Amino acid sequence: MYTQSVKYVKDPLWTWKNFVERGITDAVVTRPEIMESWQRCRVLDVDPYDGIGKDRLGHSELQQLFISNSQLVEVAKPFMHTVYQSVQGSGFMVVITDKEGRILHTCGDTGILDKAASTIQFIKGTNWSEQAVGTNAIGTALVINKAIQISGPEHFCQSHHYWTCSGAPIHNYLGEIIGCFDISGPAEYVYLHTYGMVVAAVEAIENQLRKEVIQEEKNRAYELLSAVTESVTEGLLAVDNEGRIIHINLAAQKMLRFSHKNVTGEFLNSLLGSQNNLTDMFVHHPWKTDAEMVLELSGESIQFTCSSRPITQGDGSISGVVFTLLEINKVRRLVNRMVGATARFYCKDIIGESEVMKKALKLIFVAANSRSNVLLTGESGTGKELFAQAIHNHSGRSDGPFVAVNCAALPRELIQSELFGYNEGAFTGAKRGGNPGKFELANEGTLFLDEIGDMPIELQVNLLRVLQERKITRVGGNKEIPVDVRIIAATNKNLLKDIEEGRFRQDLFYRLNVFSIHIPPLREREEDIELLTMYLIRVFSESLGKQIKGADTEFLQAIRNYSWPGNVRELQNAVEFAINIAEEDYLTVKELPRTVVSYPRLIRTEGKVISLLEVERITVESTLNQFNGNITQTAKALGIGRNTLYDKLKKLGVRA
Ligand SMILES: Nc1ncnc2c1ncn2[C@@H]1O[C@H](COP(=O)(O)OP(=O)(O)OP(=O)(O)O)[C@@H](O)[C@H]1O
Repeated sequence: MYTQSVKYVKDPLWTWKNFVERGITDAVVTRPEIMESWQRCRVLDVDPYDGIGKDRLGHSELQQLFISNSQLVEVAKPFMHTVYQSVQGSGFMVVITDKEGRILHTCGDTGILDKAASTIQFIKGTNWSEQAVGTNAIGTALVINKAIQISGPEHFCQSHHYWTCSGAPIHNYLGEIIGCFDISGPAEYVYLHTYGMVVAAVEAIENQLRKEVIQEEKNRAYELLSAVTESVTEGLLAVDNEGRIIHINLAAQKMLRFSHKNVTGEFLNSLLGSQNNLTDMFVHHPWKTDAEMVLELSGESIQFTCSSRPITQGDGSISGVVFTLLEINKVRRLVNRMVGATARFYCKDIIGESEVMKKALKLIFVAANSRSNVLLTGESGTGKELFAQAIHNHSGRSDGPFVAVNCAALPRELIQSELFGYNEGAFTGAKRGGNPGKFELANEGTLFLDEIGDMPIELQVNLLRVLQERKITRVGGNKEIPVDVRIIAATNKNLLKDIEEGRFRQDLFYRLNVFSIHIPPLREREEDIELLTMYLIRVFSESLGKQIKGADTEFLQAIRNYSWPGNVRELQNAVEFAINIAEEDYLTVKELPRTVVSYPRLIRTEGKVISLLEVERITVESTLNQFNGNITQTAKALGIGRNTLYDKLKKLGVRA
């Protein structure tokens, strides 16, 4: 009985038969994993006398399968071949499947591959899950998520009893099953070491997949870093503790004149020479903000501002430094933009279709294409600054700054330092580090000297010298700084008369008056008045949020009759005023400032007596209007003091 029972216990085929035919389980002979799998197969209604792979993919589905598992196949293939080499000739084959158990790739001795194909259809594209072909190392390993060896009658299907196979699931870096690695061969050659080989191969494949993910992440991080560092205009440069470049963006590469080389990995010192402020800064001061420095690069001396930050590791140690570099010229350009040192207007923005205006507008392009200084003449408010901006914008200097200086508005004692700058300690109250003047700020651009006629005669000689020598010396300094500036000067005065009367230097006049454009007053171009009015109605309606559609005939008649001493600026003020108080869709004469309506009436009332007081009121009102209510300028224009003007305003009942 005992011997019999041992025989019974040791015969796996008998156990299999007992199970598939009578449903008897034998927990002593059969390993629990196998028994559980058999039970699953029964539930799944797998035919134990079949086991032929019938669930096979067609050609196009097979292609799709390869595409979606291409990374796994690419990574696994070399390992499959290595494993195969060590079992070559012993009748074994190596297989990988996808996560469902579908065969992706096989390699092995031709005889065994043929046998597998012809007997059980164990070929690419066939489903080798438990559900399809019963208990087997591939399908079962995928269900239990563990490596397993299954031999002979442990297979649920009889047609597999010839085989022994060892399978192990392959996981991605997230621990999810993505496939299975398997070694299969004749059951008579069952070796435990094939199981070990499968486990080792899967470990190697999973490692390689992890490395690839890390590499992909690194690549993505690098691409992101590059996109970020290339999107800024500053130069960015990172160096390690030894001074080796670890990252550099294109802007830094250009600034440091490394443009054509791949300098990553090179020592900063050997590229820039050991005596350079960058390395010095890196060694001694890892934290700096906007430090000014000069680098001698390929025979050029380049000025930068440089900020630096240490690269700190997770443990707090410093592994290098990141530098942010900005060329000073660019900094200046940015500052100019911030302080409004840019020109907004182009020729198309200047309204005017009168013949005189058309002629003047044409000259803008002639002036823009020449390098000569330009003198703009015309009454106040005729658009001289507009012309100056348009000349700059149409010239080859349009990328450079446009710096405007109103010579009449600068206190006499400040003109020198405003124009030429000053050094630290030049005078009490001088800024630390000194200050660049308008000439330096306008470098490579245009300097617009408005109201040049108001430049004090004793300073005119300094200006003349700069125009001749193209170099400035800061107040309190002795170094000459070269400046490349195009001058456009403007005046509403008769400079020839000023020369005669000794208020303006003739030599300076000839320096400035190389090319001159006269902008005619509004009263000499009546056609433009209406055009400008309609344009201004549109502009102000929009900016003041009104729906004004135009002006009635009486309104237009009144503006045509007025003499516009303040030219376009005065017209602009009048239209803005009218739009502000308008309540209807069309402007009427009621909305025009009183001076515009009454002044021409005064001229036309020949013979009719007007009181002196009325004349005075009209004159004061129109002058105030011309200077935008500015008391100082109005008083100056009327030739009276500010206090006298205040008295008059009170007496005449005029509000400033
Ligand atoms: N033809 C024009 N088209 C549109 N706007 C104009 C025109 N002429 C002048 N302006 C506008 O009129 C105002 C005065 O122009 P601008 O300051 O250029 O005159 P200006 O001659 O330089 O005056 P000033 O001599 O008082 O400095 C500005 O707001 C300008 O935009």
